[in-house]
Amino acid sequence: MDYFNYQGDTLFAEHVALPTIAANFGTPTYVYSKATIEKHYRAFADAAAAHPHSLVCYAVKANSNLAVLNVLAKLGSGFDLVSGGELRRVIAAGGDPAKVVFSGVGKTVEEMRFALQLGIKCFNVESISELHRLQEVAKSLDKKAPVSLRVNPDIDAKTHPYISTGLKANKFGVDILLAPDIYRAARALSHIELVGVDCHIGSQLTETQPFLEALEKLLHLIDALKAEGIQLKHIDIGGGLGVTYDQEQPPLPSDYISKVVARLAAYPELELIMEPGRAIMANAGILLTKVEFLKPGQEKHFAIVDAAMNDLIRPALYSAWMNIVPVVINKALQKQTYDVVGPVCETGDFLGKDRELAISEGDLLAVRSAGAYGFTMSSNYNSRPRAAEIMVDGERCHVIRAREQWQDLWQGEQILSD
Ligand SMILES: Cc1ncc(COP(=O)(O)O)c(C=O)c1O
Ligand SMILES: N[C@@H](CCCC[NH3+])C(=O)O
Repeated sequence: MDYFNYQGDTLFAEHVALPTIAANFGTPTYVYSKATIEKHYRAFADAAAAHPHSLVCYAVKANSNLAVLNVLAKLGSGFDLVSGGELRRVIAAGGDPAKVVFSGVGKTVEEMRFALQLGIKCFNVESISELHRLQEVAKSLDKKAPVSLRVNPDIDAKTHPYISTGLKANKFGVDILLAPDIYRAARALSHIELVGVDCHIGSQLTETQPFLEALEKLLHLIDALKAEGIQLKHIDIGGGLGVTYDQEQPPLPSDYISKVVARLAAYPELELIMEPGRAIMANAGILLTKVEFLKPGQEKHFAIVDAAMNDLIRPALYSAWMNIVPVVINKALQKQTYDVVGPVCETGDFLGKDRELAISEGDLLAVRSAGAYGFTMSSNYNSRPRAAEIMVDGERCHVIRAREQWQDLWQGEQILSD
């Protein structure tokens, strides 16, 4: 599934030994495998190619580094984004605005204007107020805004409550039962062009069933609209496919997408859009960190490492379990149970709890599956410069984001003049 493998006792990213990366670029460092990114993208694109028209719109929020976006753009990927900042990143990385779908519940006038001027593929509209704002902005520019309504199909994605998005209680999309009325109202708006429907029911889903239930509801809506003369051009099934962090066994992208394609056989005219983020990037990256201290205790032993919750917040935020492995296996050492923690002054600053590891001070650890929602969710909390990012391509290492310098920490700040 990915190109992070042990050769002998040492963990490699493609053909590069991780200790070499630590020696040359320091720690903590995110390391990505280009071949893994490409493989995961192709898994979606190839399965979807069985349908007459399809487009993978990679969810930029998962990992928005320009090099990552550029690798995907070169493969023909489109992009799902949620802010003007992400849109500017996509453009800076060579992405095609005509393959951009713009999601998010709070699009500003400036974001709408910028996206309209660039000529994006579609606005995934999430409320009636947003629809009216978009109409006004499009009118002021004398353009027609391509619109898909993000519907909330009220489906339990059976995932962590913080990353479930398709239930009535979630802020995303519009109630699917209200959708026909909204489409009818939108049809009357002079500067709106109705092109599609979309949904995204949650993230880290490990079963296909909720996706297929959502698909049925969307198709039902498409049929009902067609009967009224509202003919949509695309169906966007969102992202959300899970990955293996621990024991999860999510369906392969090819299994999931081929089921969708089979169901869409009766709709050859509909373009199929997908918005995977995690399934492309999570296992294409690791967080490389060094053990600073081992601190034995009465109740717990701690391995204090140089990466922290500011670098990788998923364990602190969602109690997410991330696999932590030694970069060099030392068979001469005894395993001990450690909480792997960072230097940040928060009790919640941990990367993993109760991990059996045979390690010494100075050893390197790799937090696996950290390529998605890792760096993008990082911060400078405790005035810690953010980590470097490296992309490995075969035997070559590219610094795709330099480690932040001390001065970066207070960039833009100003002491009061007397
Ligand atoms: C609208 C939308 N599309 C796509 C994604 C990507 O989700 P995932 O990374 O789970 O594939 C998200 C994030 O959950 C999202 O909010
Ligand atoms: N940030 C989350 C996923 C949220 C997806 C955004 N809708 C994670 O790390 O798992």
